[in-house]
Amino acid sequence: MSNKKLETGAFFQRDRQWHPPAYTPDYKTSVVRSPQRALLSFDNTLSEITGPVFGHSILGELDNDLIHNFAKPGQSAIGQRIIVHGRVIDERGKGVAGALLEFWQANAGGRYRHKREGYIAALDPNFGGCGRTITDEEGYYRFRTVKPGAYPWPNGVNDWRPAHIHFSVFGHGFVQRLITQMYFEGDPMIWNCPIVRSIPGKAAIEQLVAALDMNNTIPMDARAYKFDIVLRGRRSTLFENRVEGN
Ligand SMILES: O=C(O)c1ccc(O)c(O)c1
Repeated sequence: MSNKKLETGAFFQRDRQWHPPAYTPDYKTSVVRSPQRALLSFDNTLSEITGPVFGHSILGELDNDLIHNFAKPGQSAIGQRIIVHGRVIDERGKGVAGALLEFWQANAGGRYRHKREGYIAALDPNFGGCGRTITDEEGYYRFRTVKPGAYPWPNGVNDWRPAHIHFSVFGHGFVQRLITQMYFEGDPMIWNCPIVRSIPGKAAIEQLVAALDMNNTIPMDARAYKFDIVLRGRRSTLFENRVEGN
């Protein structure tokens, strides 16, 4: 990579007031998934702060193009064509280079390509719904896809998920891994969603809503949405310049 000085300090702990609690009964599956005992915090270990390291060599040519990466030659996925782009930064505003982003989503009708999917919306034979990319030297990423549809899910009697894209982000350490979801500006379904409502603060929810970005469209092809992702930063490493014997 670059000749920038590598930072080696431990990562900040997660802010538990900002992230949703594990136990949120209105999001029903959280009840059985959440820990039954008090949480313990451990310091980061060396392996957690030095790995994983990914190279661009793991990426296939169409990994960042969900419109084409499952489509038959000459065909493409059905739906509203969009670019999703943004920057992965840490809590101090520094770009995170070399972060692996994986994303998955339902098709334009709100259906996943998954064997346990139960929604009646049609499968799109040209849409798989998964992709990945790696951030550049300044932490920027970009991929293209179709806008996913909203879908109903068995939680309350008539709960619908807002249109969303799932993200997994591996930063510079395993402890920096973040799993999150991106929503779309202007979608009224966001504020009704029991999963979204498990997040304690409005500002934290708004950080998950990608803004329509008409400055980065591809004319006559795709609109753009901008979604920045904030990972935890490192505590700066302490260096002591001591002269022994003085
Ligand atoms: O955790 C779940 O149960 C669950 C259900 C529906 C979703 O769309 C989702 O992202 C998670």
